[in-house]
Amino acid sequence: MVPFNRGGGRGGGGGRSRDNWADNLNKGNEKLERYYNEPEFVPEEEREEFWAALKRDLPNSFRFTGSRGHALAVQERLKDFYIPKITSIQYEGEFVEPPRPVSWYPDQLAWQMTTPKNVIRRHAPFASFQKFLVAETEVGNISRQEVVRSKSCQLMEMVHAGEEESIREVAEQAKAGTIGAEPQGPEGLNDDGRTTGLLIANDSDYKRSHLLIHQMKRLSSPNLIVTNHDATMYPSIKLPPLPNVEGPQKTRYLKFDRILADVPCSGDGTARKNYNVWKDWNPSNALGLHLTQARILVRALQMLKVGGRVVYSTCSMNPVENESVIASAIQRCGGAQNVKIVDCSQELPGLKRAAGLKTWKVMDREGRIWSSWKEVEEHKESQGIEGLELTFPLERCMRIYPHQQDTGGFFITVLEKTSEIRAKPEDNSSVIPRAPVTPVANLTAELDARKNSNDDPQAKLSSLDNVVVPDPEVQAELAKNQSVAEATNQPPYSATLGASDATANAKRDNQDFEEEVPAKRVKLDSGIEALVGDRPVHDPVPAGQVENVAAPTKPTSGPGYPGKKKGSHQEDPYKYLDPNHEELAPIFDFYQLSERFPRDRFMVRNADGAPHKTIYYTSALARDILTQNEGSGMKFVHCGVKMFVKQDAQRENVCRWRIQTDGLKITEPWVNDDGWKNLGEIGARVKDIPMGCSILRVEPNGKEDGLNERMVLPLWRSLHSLNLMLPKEERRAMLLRIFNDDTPLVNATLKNQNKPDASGTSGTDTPMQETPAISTAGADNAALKNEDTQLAEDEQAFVESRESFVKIGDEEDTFNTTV
Ligand SMILES: C[S@@+](CC[C@H](N)C(=O)[O-])C[C@H]1O[C@@H](n2cnc3c(N)ncnc32)[C@H](O)[C@@H]1O
Repeated sequence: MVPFNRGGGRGGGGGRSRDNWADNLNKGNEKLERYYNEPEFVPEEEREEFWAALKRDLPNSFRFTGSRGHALAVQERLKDFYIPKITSIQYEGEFVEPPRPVSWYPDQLAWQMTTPKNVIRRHAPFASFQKFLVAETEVGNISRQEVVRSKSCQLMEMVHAGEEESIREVAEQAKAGTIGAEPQGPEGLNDDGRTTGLLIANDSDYKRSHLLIHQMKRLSSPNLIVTNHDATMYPSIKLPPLPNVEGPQKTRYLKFDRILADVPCSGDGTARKNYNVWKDWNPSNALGLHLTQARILVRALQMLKVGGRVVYSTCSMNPVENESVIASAIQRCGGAQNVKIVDCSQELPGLKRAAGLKTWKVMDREGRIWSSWKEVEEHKESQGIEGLELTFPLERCMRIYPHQQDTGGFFITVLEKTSEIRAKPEDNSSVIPRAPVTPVANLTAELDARKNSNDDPQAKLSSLDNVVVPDPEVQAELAKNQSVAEATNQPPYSATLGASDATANAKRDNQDFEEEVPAKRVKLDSGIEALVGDRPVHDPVPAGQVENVAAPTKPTSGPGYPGKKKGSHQEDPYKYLDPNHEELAPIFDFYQLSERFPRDRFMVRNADGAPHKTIYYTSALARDILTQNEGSGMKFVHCGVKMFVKQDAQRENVCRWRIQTDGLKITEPWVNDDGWKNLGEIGARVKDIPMGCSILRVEPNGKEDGLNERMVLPLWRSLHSLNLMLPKEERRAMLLRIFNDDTPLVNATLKNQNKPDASGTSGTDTPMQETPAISTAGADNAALKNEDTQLAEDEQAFVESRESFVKIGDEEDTFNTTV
């Protein structure tokens, strides 16, 4: 068997592909190569392999998403059906290497294959395997991002791990009447089996925060909040007062158990797929990012509980963005007595890694390599400093080089907060924090001193421009900080660095970080409102310079709402329904939802708080956070799972609230079984199904040729038809998985809307697939058409909302169908 690698003309499927183009790229960069050929990086005997890997395209990889029951059934499908098929394929006279599990990844959930994407895409024998990958990716059972890259989704899956089984167990007890009044379930799942965990995902870039939503939507979690803030000054999140406590209480703020700081980085470890790295790599990119990275890490450490952990990760191999940031952040947080680097050498034993660097060199913009370690030593000696900082066990940081397991290059460190911290202000002589152990800081300080004799911090900043090529992201952040700072009369970070205000410093030092100052909302000159978080990571604002700005009480929509300003990204409000709201009781009745299912977590997204069109559901903690921080300026860009959508119906006494697939996953175990009929073969009995929504459960029959996975599907019975209310991508994956049927699906209802004659004699040339609709006569009934159109459009909108970020050409075209 041979792996298909680039080169030798292989991998072309005809036409000018990205891959052919990539083959011809000059994958070389003199500075990059000179820097990473320094002996501290890769041992000499591995260097050739290292460069060969970095210049080769990445293998395809995909991951089964762990928390979902039938993702495991999909994994079986790969092993039992597709792998035997693939191993019998020959391409250009040789057998193809099938996908294989990634050795270090638990439970064979991650897989890799060396066959290039364009071979898979364009050659017939791969077509069915490719369709399987596309279909299962669309429904979220497979993630095709690089194994190390789909981190937010993996975290979400971990929050939900074990939930399906624990809910089922508790729901069974509830049905049997053997359950107590208190919420049940094992630790972490003790909300009657549901997870009590919460993931807050954040990105300062608005579009990217929506990309996060898009990626996570497939997991349909009520335990997710997405925010859009600058992580260097992430606002403190208020919690509700503790119940059953008499008298006035201190305001409580959320402290995190775990934080992943997946920071912006120069990304030279991604050269295997971001070819621009070869063209654009410059050492000063890393220098320009160091400051932001260190600030994000310090802020993360502050927001952590004592005993909590931060994972700091980059896809860069440059120590300026890695070990140097770790050392600098630990030092600013008071040293090793407050923050320890966790020894992970026993974790993931199959994962090959190199130890973090304890010394390193820094290359400046001109390509000169500076070694300031000696100077650090001399400085320490002259100052009589014993090797305190040297005790940071930076070797516990983990460096992953591309050749070690055929991945990108990346860096990971786990930090544990061992006691409460009071972050020291940034060093006041350089824009880059000066930790005595970090040669980066020494270098920048040295360059800084050389170029500046005066004490003007702004001049120092500009002088560094000659040395550090500004990173556009950092520049944008600095500009933003400057405008926020101006609005609050604060000097911007860069300009505060020289400021020393003993009183304010003392005040900051005395601050109890359990009682962080909450975020303030301020109005900028431009008229846009911005949020200034508590700024414990930076020099404090000189006392008396900032006035508290009261949180706005203006409505965010409805009467008096000024409307969305261009570029201001106004979010719709989150309003929770009263548990006794008149719309909820009939829904609970109709779906025969257990009394035990919580009623105080249903939410709508409009200013008047009324259920007009859609009802969402969130976890209790998400609800508490959204309600406590309303109007505080926190930018919550996403929360809640769509549970019910209002639907036109042509008869009286039909529950208008149609359950959504995502919501069904949450409520299904709590639906009373008594209302269910054993239909056996569904066929003609469909006519007995009452109008409105029903839930169809398909149980495996245990026979060899029968189904081996349980399915729960929402149906909508209108006057003359029964609709399987499943997004097209879910339907396609299901048909492929069960019947190996890959016939393209077409939205019959919407297509018919576009035709002058629904009989199909004119209009589009596109072939219409007769879907297995159970449809009777009378389709010309206008009212019925309306209802069907509404169903179809709703599902179409659903699919579109999922696909707005899919890259053109990356996935197959999709079109929704109602049956
Ligand atoms: C390495 S990526 C994170 C990728 C993400 N964890 C994932 O798995 O898809 C870094 C992200 O940080 C964002 N970013 C840059 N500066 C930031 C800041 N100051 N605060 C918050 N996010 C920032 C960028 O927009 C970028 O999306």
